[in-house]
Amino acid sequence: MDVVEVTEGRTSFLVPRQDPRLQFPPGSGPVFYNARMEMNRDATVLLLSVLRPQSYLDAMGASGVRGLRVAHEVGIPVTINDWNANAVDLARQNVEALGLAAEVTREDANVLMSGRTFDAVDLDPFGTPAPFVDSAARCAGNYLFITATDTAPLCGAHLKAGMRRYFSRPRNTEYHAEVGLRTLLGFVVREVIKYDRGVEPLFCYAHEHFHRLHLRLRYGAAAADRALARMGYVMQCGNCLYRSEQAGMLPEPEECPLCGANLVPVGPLWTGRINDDATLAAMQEALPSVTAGTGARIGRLLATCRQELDTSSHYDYHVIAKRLRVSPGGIETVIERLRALGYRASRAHYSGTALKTDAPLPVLEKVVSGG
Ligand SMILES: C[S@@+](CC[C@H](N)C(=O)[O-])C[C@H]1O[C@@H](n2cnc3c(N)ncnc32)[C@H](O)[C@@H]1O
Repeated sequence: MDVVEVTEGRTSFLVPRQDPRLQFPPGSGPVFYNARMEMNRDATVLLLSVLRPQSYLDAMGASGVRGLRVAHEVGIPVTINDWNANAVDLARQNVEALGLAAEVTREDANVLMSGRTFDAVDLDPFGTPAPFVDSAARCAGNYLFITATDTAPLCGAHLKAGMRRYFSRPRNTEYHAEVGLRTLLGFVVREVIKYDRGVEPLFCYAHEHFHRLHLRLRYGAAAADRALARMGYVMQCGNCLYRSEQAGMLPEPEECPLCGANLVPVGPLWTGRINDDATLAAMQEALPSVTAGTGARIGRLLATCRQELDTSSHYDYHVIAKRLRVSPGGIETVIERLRALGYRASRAHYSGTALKTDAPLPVLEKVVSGG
């Protein structure tokens, strides 16, 4: 294998040399490596430096980069697993070169996770994590981290694939990234609570082409019931931008109070908060002492997530402006005007035009059109 040394954070490691002529190099080598996921890994290293679990499983390690970084930069016991022989050879070479005590295993992740337990389990597959969540729910002690890159099924763009994988009906709305994140979270919650365990989101976000969950798991039926109570639906008007939230297992038919059209249930999905503010504050405090190539971006993401309202959907205020045929002002102006009217309003991390508010849609429309 033709390899090249790469450095992320404080860790140097070998990855296959990638062909720069190929449009999407990560999968083109004998072992997967995607430099664009550095921010995803930086954020997890930062979070783990705050949480310090007793053990960490990188269940789909490829070059081992995630587990290598956790072992080297956080200093906790790490197991790196992959079922690909080339990946395991490379991960072992990397562990040795760094002088780490990390364990490297070659197993089907589902088999490994069915036979052993780890305090923190990290799933980072190609595309959907759905086939691995049940065994991860049984394997993880206190923490479960999951990346999903199948954003089209999760967001409703590939509806049938989304329904098959997540047994939920997403919808391709202007807040599709949030639907995707909450659909994934809702699926994971249902996989975990069947074991009488609770789920508390610590740091969950959507970024570019992936969704990332960092969850704390709790033991007991009461904790599971608390998570169950946050499952529900976003009820989206099929005609206008109105939407509301419904709790519960089955959506009740509802009409749009603004235009009378039927509301379409989007879900089931997670309607609760997606972050734990104390965890985000601790990450902000630790950030300057962690070496992260994407530290500035993570700092901005944490700041945005901390001020983001915990409503289950957001508006794209440019979409509202387009429908009203007005030119949109700055988002800060819209937020300030909503607050001056006594409503809560914030940016949302999904995009630069994503806005959350508890103001009724007609009020928001009036504010966006400058009234
Ligand atoms: C997206 S890559 C992992 C990337 C890596 N975590 C990183 O940060 O660079 C997915 C890896 O999962 C491995 N994989 C896929 N299915 C697996 C399974 N059932 N058991 C173990 N490994 C699996 C693949 O061989 C591949 O190396």
